[in-house]
Amino acid sequence: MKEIRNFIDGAFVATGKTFEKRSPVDGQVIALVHEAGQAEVDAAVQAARAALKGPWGKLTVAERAELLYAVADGINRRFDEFLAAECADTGKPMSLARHIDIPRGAANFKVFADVVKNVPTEFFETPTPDGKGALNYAVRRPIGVVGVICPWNLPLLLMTWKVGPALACGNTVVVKPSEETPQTATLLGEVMNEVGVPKGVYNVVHGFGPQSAGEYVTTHPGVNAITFTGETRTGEVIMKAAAHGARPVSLEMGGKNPGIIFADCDFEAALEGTMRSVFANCGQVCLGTERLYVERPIFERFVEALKKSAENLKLGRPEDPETNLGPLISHEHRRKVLSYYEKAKALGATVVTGGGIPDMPPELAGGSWIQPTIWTGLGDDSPIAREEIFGPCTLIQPFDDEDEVIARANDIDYGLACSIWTKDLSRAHRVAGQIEAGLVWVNSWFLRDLRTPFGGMKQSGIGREGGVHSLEFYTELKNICVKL
Ligand SMILES: NC(=O)C1=CN([C@@H]2O[C@H](COP(=O)(O)OP(=O)(O)OC[C@H]3O[C@@H](n4cnc5c(N)ncnc54)[C@H](O)[C@@H]3O)[C@@H](O)[C@H]2O)C=CC1
Ligand SMILES: O=C(O)/C=C/C=C(\O)C(=O)O
Repeated sequence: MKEIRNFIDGAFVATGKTFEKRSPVDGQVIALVHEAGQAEVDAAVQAARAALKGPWGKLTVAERAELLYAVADGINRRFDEFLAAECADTGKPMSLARHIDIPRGAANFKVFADVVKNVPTEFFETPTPDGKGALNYAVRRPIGVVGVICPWNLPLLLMTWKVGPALACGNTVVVKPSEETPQTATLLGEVMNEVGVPKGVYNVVHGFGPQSAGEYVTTHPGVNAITFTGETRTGEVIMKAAAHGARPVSLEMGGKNPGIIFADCDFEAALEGTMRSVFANCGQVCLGTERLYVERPIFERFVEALKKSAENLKLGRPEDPETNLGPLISHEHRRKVLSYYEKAKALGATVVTGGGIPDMPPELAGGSWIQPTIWTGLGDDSPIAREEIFGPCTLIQPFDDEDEVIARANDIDYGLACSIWTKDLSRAHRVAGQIEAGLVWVNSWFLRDLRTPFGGMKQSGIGREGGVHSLEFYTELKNICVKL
């Protein structure tokens, strides 16, 4: 049986306690994961603190950037191993991970290496009473040891999205991957060693949240800042933990994102984009569209077309090139998603397609498979329209008027993402400007430029990461004033 160890101070560390990692595809145990206790988290934080003062802390920006380029190349060199590990942990189709998860995992290091090399800081000349003046300039310094708490849906991508900029800025990290997806973060430890990243710069501790590695990292006084992606309620707990020592947090949390489809849209493009935004990664994308508003003249046609496309999705093993829908991450998560499927029926939804567990061949019957599901017939007040489900499902409702749909899209506690589909560019700008979300796409979805700000409003998040915005979180900006 494969064993997944912690990565602390450049070494792979076993502990006396392991937990099982099961495949979402067939339910079989695929690895035993060594759970970090307080002692291992202490060791990881200590290693990260020591590394700040070691060779890592003495590198120039250009030298650090070179090392991060080497990390990206190291991931690409072992692309197939990362791909296999990510798909084994998540069950996601290899066709998806090959194009999104692994390339982005590598790109996150290159992009932020470039950002730190190229971003200037401020300079001001200040007049003084003696007429000689003063010069003010700002410098960025690392914030220290960053605790990185990660989810399971895009494990390598979302972890490196934080580790890339954190290291580019000269910090060191203690990463706590999701208990569901321990493999790629660990494999990255091997790459760090291979390319010569000094020991202690990148540390990984495995385990759960409360009374386990997650809590030990976020409550550790040696951790200077915490960055988190995951569920909103977990983010609240982490924010409380960070209050001790007044430590900064960056929180990327849940969403209940609307898609708005106007009758004048490019129908086929809107259909294709919506298929991805609802069903990609089996709906386990925080940017996904779980609420669809379709303008009444094309409502029936769009529902019918989405149903047809959803029914053509091919569930299957990750390595099958035909597969475009994997299982949910776990049986526990499937229980949550199914509870919404049951709730929708009980509330009187029209189940356009899906609504349950698919028949799978016997060898896959132990996996956490679920049917792609579309509902109509429920209103904005229903829990199906208000609560994040995080599954391959969406509620479609008609609308009649622009102001009405803006108000309905905004009437929610979340504010992460929105997609607007229309050929009328004036309307696109007008609506985009009024939507309460950190990310608005027009005639697209998940079109990501890593230099742009990423994050949510309301209960979807605090802070923005991406491009120079990541520098705001991962550095301390210091002003130096020189009297002439
Ligand atoms: N916005 C996003 O990107 C994501 C949102 N989710 C949402 O979260 C739901 C549940 O997924 P989970 O992975 O269970 O999310 P979660 O928020 O429970 O877990 C995310 C990470 O936080 C850790 N964690 C949990 N409790 C903690 C605590 N008290 N202190 C420190 N660390 C803690 C977990 O071990 C994991 O590494 C999903 O159903 C979905 O609604 C999940 C993944 C990504
Ligand atoms: O950074 C990205 O491009 C992707 C972000 C996706 C999420 O945060 C998510 O699905 O959880």
